[in-house]
Amino acid sequence: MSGREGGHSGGAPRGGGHGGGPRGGDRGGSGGPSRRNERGRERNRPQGQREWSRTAPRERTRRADPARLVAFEVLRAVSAEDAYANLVLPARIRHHRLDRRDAGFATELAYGALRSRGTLDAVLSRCVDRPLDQLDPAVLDLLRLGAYQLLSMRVPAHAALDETVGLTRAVAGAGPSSLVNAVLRRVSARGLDEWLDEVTGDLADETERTALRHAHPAWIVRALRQALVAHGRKPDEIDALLDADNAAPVVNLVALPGLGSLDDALAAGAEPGPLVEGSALSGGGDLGRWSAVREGTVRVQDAGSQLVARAVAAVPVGERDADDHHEAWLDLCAGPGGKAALLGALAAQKGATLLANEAAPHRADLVRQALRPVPEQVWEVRTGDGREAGTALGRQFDRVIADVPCTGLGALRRRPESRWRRSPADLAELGPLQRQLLDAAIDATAPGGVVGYVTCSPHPAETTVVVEDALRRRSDIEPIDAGAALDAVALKPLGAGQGPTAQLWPHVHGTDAMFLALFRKLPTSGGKTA
Ligand SMILES: C[S@@+](CC[C@H](N)C(=O)[O-])C[C@H]1O[C@@H](n2cnc3c(N)ncnc32)[C@H](O)[C@@H]1O
Repeated sequence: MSGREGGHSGGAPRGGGHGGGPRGGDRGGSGGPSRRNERGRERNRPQGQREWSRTAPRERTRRADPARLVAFEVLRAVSAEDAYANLVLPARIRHHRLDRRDAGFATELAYGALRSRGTLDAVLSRCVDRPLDQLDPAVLDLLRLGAYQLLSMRVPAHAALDETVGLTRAVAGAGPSSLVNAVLRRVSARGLDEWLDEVTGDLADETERTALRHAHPAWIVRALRQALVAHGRKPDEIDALLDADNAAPVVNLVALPGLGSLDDALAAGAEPGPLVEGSALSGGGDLGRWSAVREGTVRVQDAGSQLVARAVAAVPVGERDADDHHEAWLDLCAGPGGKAALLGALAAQKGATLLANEAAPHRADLVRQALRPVPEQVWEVRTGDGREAGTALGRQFDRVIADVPCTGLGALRRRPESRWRRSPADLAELGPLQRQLLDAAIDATAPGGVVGYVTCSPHPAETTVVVEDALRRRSDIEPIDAGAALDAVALKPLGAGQGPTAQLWPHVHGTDAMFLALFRKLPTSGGKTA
């Protein structure tokens, strides 16, 4: 948990109003020294100086602050229903009609508490007189929300405490509010740094200490450190990488080439994306205010995803016999359609066609939606198992992208809960599927054609090892320099290449940690020997 006052996780939303007054729920207030202080901005609060409500918990408000209620509902949906925070949060914000400032507070609180779960639980376990798994799960979520406000947000201690107790009374009843009050008082006795020293003090293992300090599971810290080394970087970059995982990602926009315009976004203050043509970095807010976003010709897409899709579309394919040859492209694992939309637009510009394949029917529907702005004669969506692509499609393609299911360890900053859901067992489970999909992608590629193997994970087991395996097993492919292919479509040199493969990083490139390997399919007769 790197959030400190002033750090990302601890940064208060500008102009926010979630400090509460001297009584929980009293946010409008009068008589405070300044509106800013009264409304919860408390910059550079010296450690140890706490202001407490004099009101007993059971006499305090039952009214839940809507922004904190939204954060609570998100944590409950994630814990109890395995929901994805990034899908639940916007719906809850709309349901409670939060304004922009409250939505910012709810987002920071929910995402921060989800990301920091391991560290918050380590602190809470020192403040609760029983194992945390014996608490009512809803009460545990309330404690996490309170502890996150106390330790990592610029919320005055009395407000964090009173508001969380008020929320507890509103959603869990008066009974648990005394427990929440007592536990959060214990939490508030120390600042984050002191707690981190306390909970890491008796850990002999340096990785375990790093894990608690940066709010990642230890196995992921080990895996990411190993990934840095495997991709030619230094192991001591791990702190910067973990910090980048804990930072709120900027919103990357892509204008579908030939279809979308970023003019509205740029006029509203978005900045041109530094890495890739036709992209912009937006401060967020309601993107639906722009017609291009509503129409789907401007989309939210990580710059790393844009780069790998553009690289697969641009790398030269072998000479084709007929002058009027129209390239056929295949997106083997297309759902929900981010890369398919970009590839479809690029295909339209190049006179190519795109078949977007997806195994899950509801995700295939999302691909159709994403491709809607692209002329319909350019694309087709198929629902089916990509592993059959070599035989079931009855034809071969000039370009195939296999953006395979993976652990997503490269996109942790977007999915705050996912680091606590994943386990090393996922790697073992995904490995065979990733290999089968890459094999099918190669089988479905015409001689001279290009295959792109993509993951949003830098883990060697899902990236370099899969690629080395394929090169060892198959005599009909040769590697293409993926770093050079990325540089060819980027606005500046990325330095992402390592051998023939390429790896982008959040702490270096500001993108998700996308991995790209490119292969050329060799003519069967002239193929290299195994
Ligand atoms: C990493 S996501 C692809 C992301 C997508 N390319 C994009 O840019 O939006 C992997 C996708 O593969 C799909 N999938 C899983 N198993 C599959 C299979 N056997 N064949 C085809 N697709 C599969 C998943 O449902 C998921 O939508």
